[in-house]
Amino acid sequence: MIKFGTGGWRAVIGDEFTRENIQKLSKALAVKMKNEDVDHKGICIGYDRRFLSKEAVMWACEVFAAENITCWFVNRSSPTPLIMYYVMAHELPYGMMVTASHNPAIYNGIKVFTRGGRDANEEQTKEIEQYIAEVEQSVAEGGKIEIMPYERAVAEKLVIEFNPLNEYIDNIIQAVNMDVIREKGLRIALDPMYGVSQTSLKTILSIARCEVETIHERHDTLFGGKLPAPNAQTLRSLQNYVLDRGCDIGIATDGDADRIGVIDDKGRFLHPNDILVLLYYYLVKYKGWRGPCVRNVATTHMLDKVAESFGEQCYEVPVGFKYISSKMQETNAVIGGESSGGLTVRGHIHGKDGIYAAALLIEMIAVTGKKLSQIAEDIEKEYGAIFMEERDYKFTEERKKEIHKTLMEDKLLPQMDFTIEKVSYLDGCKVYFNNSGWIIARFSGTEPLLRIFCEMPDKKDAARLCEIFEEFLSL
Ligand SMILES: O=P(O)(O)OC[C@H]1O[C@H](O)[C@H](O)[C@@H](O)[C@@H]1O
Repeated sequence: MIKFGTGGWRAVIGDEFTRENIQKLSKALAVKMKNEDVDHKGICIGYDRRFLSKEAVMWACEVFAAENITCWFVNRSSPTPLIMYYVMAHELPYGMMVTASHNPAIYNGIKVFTRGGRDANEEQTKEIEQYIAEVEQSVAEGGKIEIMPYERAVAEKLVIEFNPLNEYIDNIIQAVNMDVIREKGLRIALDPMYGVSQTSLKTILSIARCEVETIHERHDTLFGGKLPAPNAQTLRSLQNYVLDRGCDIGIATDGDADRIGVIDDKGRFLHPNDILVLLYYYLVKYKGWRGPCVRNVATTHMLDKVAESFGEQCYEVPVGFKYISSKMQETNAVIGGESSGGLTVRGHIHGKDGIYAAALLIEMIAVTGKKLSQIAEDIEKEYGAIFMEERDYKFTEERKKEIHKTLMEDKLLPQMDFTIEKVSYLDGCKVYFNNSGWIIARFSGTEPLLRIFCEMPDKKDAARLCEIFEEFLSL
């Protein structure tokens, strides 16, 4: 069964990620496009470096072509944000990206984008699921999904192979102050995590005359045996590299380059929360931008503090970038992002973009003339420190029901030593304390995990509160 989660459809290759399911999903989207009378505009499709990604696009193209829908096929493995950019810039009704983002190598998947290059929202993915159910029904009754063989589709110009990389890169270059970067001669270490960011990032940084050194760049569909997700554990080699080579910054991106991970000049892993705070602070303080910021329920409240100090507001939304981007549009926010590592900025695409975020961070180092570690220290001095503890738990289906009942239906909470200001059920169960700390327990929308995040002014309290929840929910 094809089900869309927080970040598109994800499935194990050979289990549910199969030619048959890709054809069903494509047929469903084709019918949806026809019913909405947008089929004549065509669809842009891209893919990452995972096993079967390119083949999956070709299988999808065969179905769209049989429905007389033109496929703009980006025929090089590409960053997800490039596809989102193309859908936005060329006012296409839909886009598709074959990727399982940062998930393990045995997974693949498909992200669907809608007008404006946005992640399909829940209403839209539910509709696609309904269309898929109808396709499945017709197949079960002996119906067939028509296809046009790939070569013929190309010959009939129903599949147009192209590569809009320059357009995407140029858009970033004109948004970033390349001249200031050019003067600084920065040394940058890149870790694309065997994924798709290296061509775009290397090109942008070389134009800005940075010295770029790359690790983990070969094509390895097993991602070196690690998760292509930038975090403190997976970026150890980048950390050593930055220190050994005396780099100004280490930049990593996840498998499809929409998320970013950063190592500072002292070899420290900067949490995505810190990156968001740094960039918001930089855009408002140094570039003079005005406006609020947007974060999800599981992202640092330091952003609220920074916003308040500038007389601005910070808006909170459920987890999922679609919520971030629509709130950003509604409030004309400067920046929006998530603790999972994705962000975008006003005027750029409506999805997260690790490549753009990297370029902006490098601009920040050049414009401020300060080391990355120093800017982070300045912020800590001004606003104080705050600590986040993150924990993930596996569960059985039975336990999931019980946990859901306790937290979301019976609305029970454990005994905690801090005064509770309010409790929210916007996404999972989030308790806000009146010392500006908080704790949230929510089921992931992308993995079979329960996530508990806690942020407190004292590191020990954050860990202790997680333990109290663990005990309470018998995790
Ligand atoms: O915590 P989860 O529901 O697994 O979501 C974690 C992240 O997954 C994907 O990358 C989504 O695009 C993000 O918007 C989300 O923050």
